[in-house]
Amino acid sequence: MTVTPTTSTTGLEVRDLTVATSSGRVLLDHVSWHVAPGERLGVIGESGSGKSLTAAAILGLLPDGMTATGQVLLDGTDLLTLGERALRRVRGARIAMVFQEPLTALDPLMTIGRQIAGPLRLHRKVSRARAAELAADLCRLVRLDDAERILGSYPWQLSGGQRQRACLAMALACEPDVLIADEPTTALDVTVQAEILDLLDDLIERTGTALVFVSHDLPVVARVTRDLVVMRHGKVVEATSVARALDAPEDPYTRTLLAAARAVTHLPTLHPTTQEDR
Ligand SMILES: Nc1ncnc2c1ncn2[C@@H]1O[C@H](COP(=O)(O)OP(=O)(O)OP(=O)(O)O)[C@@H](O)[C@H]1O
Repeated sequence: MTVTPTTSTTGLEVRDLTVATSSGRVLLDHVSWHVAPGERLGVIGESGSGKSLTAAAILGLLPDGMTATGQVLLDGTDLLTLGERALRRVRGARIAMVFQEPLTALDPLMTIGRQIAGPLRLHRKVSRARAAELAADLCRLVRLDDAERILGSYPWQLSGGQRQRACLAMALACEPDVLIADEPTTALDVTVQAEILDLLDDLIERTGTALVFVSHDLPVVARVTRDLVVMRHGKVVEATSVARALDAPEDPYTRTLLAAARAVTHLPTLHPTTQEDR
């Protein structure tokens, strides 16, 4: 299959991104894709295919000893050429991320309120009082009711669904251009998964943030994105639409993913939001 190189300079474009270890082992091999402003892209592949490493390379967070070549263009600026200080201004402000396990993404010793206010204080330089007001607004945005209690709580005092909502609030605090969601629902039970996917879909629609949704799970990706790249062994093996991947997958590996998804048929169905998981 061929992946058409894109020449767009707006949004986030990964061009020939190659990551190698210090011993020369190539972990990402000329990965290319593009997500335009306000658009959504699913990045799918089995465990070890290079999805998380792609996200880490975009944010300049590769483990020590790994090197990245190629380009990571954010509105035309190559992030791979930026120094740590400039990258810190991009992370959280222009590209934000939510992870699989909210409990490890959150600081256990800090209240949710302080954690949501953190990026606003750091990047937007707003006062403590203004940050607290905005944190309460963000709670409402991610449908965390009872904002006062939630903001004063520590992560362990919330349910898994509430914690992931808090992570979404933190990620969206500075109105980023791009949100990278790396398996954001994998650690949640099926009902809560459906609620978070529904919320994510709504948030992306309302905020106009571009979304890169990383998952091993085709039915989950199908709920939130239309376009898809399929990764295997550090390479993009197919760039397609979700509809084509479901109807007529070209690459044999995409067909395998589809067959696996059909065999499990664990596409979550939407349920009304329950009180506990708000
Ligand atoms: N710190 C590291 N040192 C050496 N190799 C690594 C390191 N981190 C990841 N890798 C290797 O890079 C490859 C891609 O890993 P990556 O974590 O990106 O996969 P993934 O698709 O995100 O998998 P998963 O869905 O399990 O998170 C794998 O072969 C993995 O073993």
